[in-house]
Formats: sequence, structure tokens, C-alpha cells
Amino acid sequence: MALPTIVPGRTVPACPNLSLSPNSRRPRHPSHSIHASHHKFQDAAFRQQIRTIHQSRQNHQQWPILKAIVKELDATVSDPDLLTQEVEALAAEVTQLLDGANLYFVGMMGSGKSTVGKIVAAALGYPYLDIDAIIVETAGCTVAQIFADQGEQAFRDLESQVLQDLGARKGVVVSTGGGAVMRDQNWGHMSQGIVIWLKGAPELLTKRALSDGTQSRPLLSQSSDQGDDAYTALLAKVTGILDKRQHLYRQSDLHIPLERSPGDPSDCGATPAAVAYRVLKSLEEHLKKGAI
Ligand SMILES: Nc1ncnc2c1ncn2[C@@H]1O[C@H](COP(=O)(O)OP(=O)(O)OP(=O)(O)O)[C@@H](O)[C@H]1O
Ligand SMILES: O=C(O)C1=C[C@@H](O)[C@@H](O)[C@H](O)C1
Repeated sequence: MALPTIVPGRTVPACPNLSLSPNSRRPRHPSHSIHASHHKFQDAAFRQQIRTIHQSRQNHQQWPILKAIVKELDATVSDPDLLTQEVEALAAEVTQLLDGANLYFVGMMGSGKSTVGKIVAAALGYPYLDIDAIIVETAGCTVAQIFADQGEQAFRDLESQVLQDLGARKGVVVSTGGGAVMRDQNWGHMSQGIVIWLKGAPELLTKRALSDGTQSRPLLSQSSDQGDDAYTALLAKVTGILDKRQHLYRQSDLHIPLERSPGDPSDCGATPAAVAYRVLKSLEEHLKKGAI
């Protein structure tokens, strides 16, 4: 069977859920070390919404998603040190004030949107949703593959569609992709809830990206330098991207610093629990001001 065309002149590569074959199999995303919760599959309306991804696409032909599966990650935090008593106590109060508003985490790659988002979700008792993970599940291939095969704009279209669809949910914590702030239409959805910027210095973000490896982050992965040069090259990239986006991240409702000791170049950042606490504290203040 001929593979469907997505972008004129290009064919769908090895993305199983983008294939027309009814036998396509969806690979597991390697980073999914926590279990999916299954009640999401019963949410027919939401599932239907996700199925409509791409139907409004204007510039591309249909992107036939046969298995549009939403990944709602189990927000169980396995490390007891992450969900401290202080975090839980504060969260109990914030839950009342939130009254079902959605929380959207934004920030650069490596700022901890997933790590901190899961802790905050678990503390609040909210479902946790990760836009990148939803896209990976839906497309059946990695973000890096989508960038390589379809191009960044196709990825951005998916990202916008997923954000739009998530807007129908209430009382969820969403970690967005690092570039979600670049489209006005995404802000239209996110600003219905509370947007939280995890704000880290380029040096801190670069250290994390180096330690994670950059293969899964296509905007950072082209560097072939090694050792000190790898750090310098990556720092330049991270700084360049942050410079372009800073004014957008700044539009967020809350700005949460990630540093443990600001100004110290060897700073490895505050712990995830400490950042989660800062988020909740800042949320409490924001909500008590009657900001929502
Ligand atoms: N507060 C923290 N202290 C130390 N390490 C952290 C902290 N938060 C996150 N990390 C680590 O930094 C890396 C990036 O974190 P995470 O994947 O949560 O970031 P992200 O913002 O979701 O990134 P991306 O947008 O690229 O998916 C991971 O290795 C994670 O374990
Ligand atoms: O900062 C970005 O533009 C991106 C961040 C990741 O979360 C992914 O959404 C993708 O790699 C793009």
C-alpha cells in the first residue's frame, strides 16, 4: 500500500499511527516509565476531540491518525521526598482556591515542566497531562522523528491542536512543550487557566540538557562537539532560543525561579520539591489576590 502523503512531495516515514495500515502497531515511548491510567480511554468525548487532530489543517493533506490516544500520565510520585508534607499541606489549601482552573507549565527545555508538573498535579490531586507525550502517543513516533520527517511546523500544528482540545478539560495540570508560547492561538487556550513559567538561567538549562542528552530535543541536537566545547556550543543554542522567547514566557501569570543560589554559575538548581513548593506558594498568593 502506498504511504499517505503529508507534505506534498514527502511520504510518511516510520510513524506507525500515521500509516494507513490497520495493522500498525504503536511503540511505547521509552520515557514512559510510569503507568498510564486507563480511565482516559473511557472519556469518549475527549478521545473524539483528539481524533479530530489535523482535520482543520490547511496547508497539509490529511494526517491519518488511526490510533489517537491521549496519554494521561499517572501522577503518582514514587519518591516520597518529592511530595513533602509542606507541599501537600499547601496544596490542600490551593486546591480550594483553584476551583477547577487548569494549570499550564511553560518554560525552556529542561526547566522541569514534567518533573515539577507531576509533583504539583499529585499534590493537588489533579490529572497530569504532557503535551509532548500526547503527541508522541498520537503520532506513534518521537518528537525528534516528527521534526525530521514532517518539519517543525507540522509539530507546531499538532501542539496547537492538542492544546485546543485540552482546553475542554477542567482541573488538569498540563506541561506544554518548550515552544508552545510561540503561537498566539496557544495563549488563547492557556490563558483560560493559570500559566506558570519555570524560569531558569541558560547555564542551568544547558547542564540539564547535557546530562539528559539532546537526542530527544531536536532544537538542541545538532551539535557534534564534545566535552567543554559541547557545553559551550549548547549554551550558545540555549541562550539564543531563550533570547527569542523570553518576552513570551514573561507573559505568564507566575514566574518561578529555579535557582538555589542565584548568580552562582555552579548552581544546580533548587530541588524538584522546592520548586513545586514555590509554585504552590506563588499560586496561593495569586489566587488570594482574586486573580481568577
Ligand atoms: N528541580 C530540579 N532539580 C534537578 N533536576 C531537575 C529538576 N527539575 C528537573 N530536573 C531534571 O532536569 C531534566 C529535565 O527535566 P524535565 O524533563 O522535567 O524538563 P522539561 O521542562 O519537561 O523538558 P522538555 O520541555 O524538554 O520536555 C530531567 O533530567 C530532570 O530529572
Ligand atoms: O522548546 C521547544 O521548541 C521544544 C521543546 C520540547 O518540549 C518539544 O516540544 C520540542 O522538542 C520543541
